[in-house]
Order: sequence, then structure tokens, then C-alpha cells
Amino acid sequence: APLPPGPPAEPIIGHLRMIPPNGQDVFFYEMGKRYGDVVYLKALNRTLIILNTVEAATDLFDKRSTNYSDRPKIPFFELVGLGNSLPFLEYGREWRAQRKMVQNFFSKDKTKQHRPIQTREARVLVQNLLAKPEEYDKLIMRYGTAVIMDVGYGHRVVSNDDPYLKVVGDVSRASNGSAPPGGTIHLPSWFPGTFHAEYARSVRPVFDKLKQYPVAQVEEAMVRATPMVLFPEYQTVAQKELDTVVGTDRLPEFYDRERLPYLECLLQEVMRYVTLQNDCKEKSLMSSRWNQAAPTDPSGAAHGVQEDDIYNGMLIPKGSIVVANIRGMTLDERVYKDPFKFDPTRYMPAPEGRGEPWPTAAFGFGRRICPGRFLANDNVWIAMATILSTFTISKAIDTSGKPIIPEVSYAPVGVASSIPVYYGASQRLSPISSPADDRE
Ligand code: HEM
Repeated sequence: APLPPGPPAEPIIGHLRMIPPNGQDVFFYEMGKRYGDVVYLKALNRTLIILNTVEAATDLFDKRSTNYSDRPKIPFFELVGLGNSLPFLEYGREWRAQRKMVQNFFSKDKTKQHRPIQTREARVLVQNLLAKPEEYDKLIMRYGTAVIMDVGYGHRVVSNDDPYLKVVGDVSRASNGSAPPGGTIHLPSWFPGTFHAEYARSVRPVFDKLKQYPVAQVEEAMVRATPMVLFPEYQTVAQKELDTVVGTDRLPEFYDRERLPYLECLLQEVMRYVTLQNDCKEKSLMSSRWNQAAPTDPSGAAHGVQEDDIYNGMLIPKGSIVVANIRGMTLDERVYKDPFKFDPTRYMPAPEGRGEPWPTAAFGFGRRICPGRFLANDNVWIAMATILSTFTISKAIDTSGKPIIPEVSYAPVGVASSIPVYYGASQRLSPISSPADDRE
């Protein structure tokens, strides 16, 4: 069978020089637009298959999961000592054993046990926001870390100087620049693009420390906070709904969730859409839009394929790195009308909306789908509900009286994961009622 379509390649190195070290999600998105739902790329001896639709990812990662659940080796994570942790393990016995433990602990039902912790921390968050609104990015990071530390270790974060917060912050910063697809190929350190090997060695101590305090993706809540800042007009509808359903004399609880459909749509739209100014070096490959929309983890985590496979008449060679291009899926015009528009009502049934599907691709596919998705979803929900019940968010104003538009960018960490980085994120919070008196 023929290989899937792709751009013309150079001899030997293939598409290596085309794949930008930064902003790969944008590059994959553009390739999908040009060459179709399944795209073939080659970097030296490694094959990269990009899946641009939910259908293709479901067909391969879900329906043929026995063959598509491996992970390519990523030298950066090997070098920092994380090669044997669940997200990076090859498909096999060790992965199965670890996955079973994590999946059981974070099942949909068991995750509900953690709701009191999430509710308490969401209230600590709004209390702290009231005192120091300018530190909102740090405080939201504290929120995410505090939940995971308490759920995982029973460690309670009670101050902004907590050493666990420092470890998580150090790891986020150290992860910047970690894993372009070239990073899945072993190359000598003098080879262009392998700067990350030296870098990985230098940041290894930070990751060693993390192993004492295992932490999962605590940054997402930060990303999700940003569209609220960027599109403050949508909060009014959610606040009205909260006032009607919850009232104004108490804070939201998880049992209110079913009766807050607009808030649910707002959360889903935040999952689908993060506006960022992507610092992709290959400007020519980007669309001309200054503001790019991207889901929280725009190129997901790469899967590895263990045997040759034929999909829709195309050969997917054994050993390929297969990427679910989540960015492409959440911006697919065939699924989402005006995909660059932030519009929570798109998910509402007619006549209010168009009944578009929730962006479930954001958590990945198949046997490697994110096991933390129920906890993460609850975390974001209770924080959003509590913040919107207590504050009105607006853009901060600069010295000349103009609103400051926050800029968000993803660190160039490639196909393995994407960690958001904030440059001068700005917002203003105005309390709308007296928050409950349970500050830690
Ligand atoms: C909104 C927040 C989150 C998002 C968007 C997210 C997204 C993802 C994605 C896209 C993957 C890769 C799936 C694939 O290979 O197809 C993944 C894997 C993973 N996630 Fe999450 N995640 C989130 C929160 C969490 C949380 C809170 C935890 C822990 C409690 C967690 C633990 C993991 C683990 C352990 C893996 C690797 C699973 C494996 O390789 O078998 N994630 N996540």
C-alpha cells in the first residue's frame, strides 16, 4: 500500500528541517490542511504519522489499540530520569501494572471522593485572589498543586512558600524546550537541534526532585483561566446562571453541576480553545492569524505502532510515531463552525446553539487516554464555578488607560507534551460578594 500523503522530502534527512523545534502543533495543523486527514512525515530514520481527525484517531488508537498503544522513546525524558514513569513507558507489563493502579485510583467514581478537597482549595483560591489578584497565575498554579498533593500524598499546601510549589514551578520551567520530534531520535550532541540533550543533563536534578513529589499536569487550570480573561463578556451569562441556581448566599457545590448547563459549555469551550501567540519560528507555515487557538495539549502525546498496518489503503509502517493532532481536531471546520471563535453556546442544543460535540480529544485516545481526566475536569469546574460566583474578571489597564491583552505561549516541548508559559499575563478581579470565611 502507498504511504499517506505528505510534503516533498529531502534526501536522507526527509522532513527533518521542515519540522520546527517550536510550534509543532501549528505545523501539524497546517500540514493537515494541505495534505488531508492522515499525513506522512519522515525525520531521518523515524516516520511520523499525523492524524488530523477524531475519526482517524478513534479508528487507530481506540479500535486498533493493541497495535497503537506504545510510546516512542523520548531522549529528553529518559535523560531526566522519567523514562520509567507511566506517561513515557513502552507498552507492556510494567505500563499495564502502573496504569491499572493509576486508573483505579482516578476512576470516575473514586474521583468523587476528592471533591471536598477540590471545593476547599477552590475557596482558598478565591480568598487568595481577593488578597493578591495580580498574582493570579501563581495562585491558580497553587490551586492545581494543592489538590494533587493532597489527593496523592495527604500533604496540605498552606502557604505560597510551600516547598512542593517550588518543585512544581522548577519542573515546569525546566520542561521548556524539551522534546521536538527530533528528540525521539538518538543523535550526537553536535547535531543541529540536539541542544536539549545538554539541557536535559543540566536540569536532571530538578526532575529527580519531582520524583519525590509526583505531580501531574497542574498547569492546565492556568491555561483555562486565560480565555476568561480574554473574553470576559461570557462570564456574565455564567454568573447569571450561578445566581439563579446556587443563589447568592452560598458558594457552588458539585451537586449544583447538573443544573448549570451554560457553565458546562463554557468549560468545554475553554478546553477546546486557548488563544495563544505561538512563537513558531516557521512563520511561513503558520496562518496569518496573530492569535492562534489551541487546545490545552495541542499535539497530545505520541503513540507508537508496533506492527505494519494498513489504514484506508495507506501503509502505516511499524515503529512510526503516530500523533493525534488535537489542535487540528478542535479547529476542524467540518465539526466546529467558526472554530477560531470562542463561543460556548456552540455545544447547546438548537435553537440556542448547534449541538456541536464536546472536545473530548483533549484527553487523548485509546489505552493511553489520560487517566486523570475526571479529576482534572472536576478541578477546573469547581475553580470556575467558585471564581465566577465571587469575582468579575476584567482586563488590567496599562498606564495609558488601555486594556492589557494577556499573551500566552506554549513552551516548545514538542509532541510529548506542552507546558504553557505566561508572559505578562494580566487581569483584574473585582469581588462581587463577600467570600466565605474559610481561608487556610
Ligand atoms: C485538563 C487537564 C489534563 C489534560 C488536558 C490531560 C491530557 C492528557 C493527554 C492528551 C494525554 C495523552 C493521551 C494519549 O496518549 O492519547 C494524557 C496522559 C496522561 N495523563 Fe493527563 N491530562 C490532564 C490532567 C491530568 C491529571 C490531573 C492527571 C493525574 C491525576 C493526569 C495523568 C496522566 C497520565 C499518568 C498520563 C499518561 C497515561 C499513559 O501513558 O498511559 N492527567 N493526559
